[in-house]
Amino acid sequence: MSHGLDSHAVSKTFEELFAELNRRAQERPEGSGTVRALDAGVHAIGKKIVEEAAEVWMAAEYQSRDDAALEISQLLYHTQVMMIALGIDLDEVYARL
Ligand SMILES: N=c1c2ncn([C@@H]3O[C@H](COP(=O)(O)OP(=O)(O)OP(=O)(O)O)[C@@H](O)[C@H]3O)c2ncn1[C@@H]1O[C@H](COP(=O)(O)O)[C@@H](O)[C@H]1O
Repeated sequence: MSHGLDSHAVSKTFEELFAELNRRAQERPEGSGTVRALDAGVHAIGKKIVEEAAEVWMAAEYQSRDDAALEISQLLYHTQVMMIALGIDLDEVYARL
């Protein structure tokens, strides 16, 4: 599955993605990768975060800006999945920024 964007048009914001992922967690639609990730649990989600973080680093050093932007979007996605797994909402994170 590819989540790349050909242009720089905004597809969704951080807040919109978080709301969408929370709906997935509640409604549990068939075929949702988010539901699969949540069912796999914190350990598996943590491994994805580490993997995506490494891919951000590698893309930043050796690939294009566009590749780095894609990897960063995936890191943000998996971080949001971890927030949902832990029941942490946006305000709890924003309060610490
Ligand atoms: N933004 C994302 C997103 N970013 C990353 N990913 C997942 O992260 C994986 C990262 O891919 P890699 O490049 O590491 O590929 P991979 O190692 O082959 O992937 P896996 O084998 O681990 O699945 C992708 O396969 C997706 O499963 C995402 N999955 C979903 N979203 C968005 O989340 C929303 C809900 O998605 P679903 O729950 O699947 O409906 C939708 O709006 C999606 O656009």
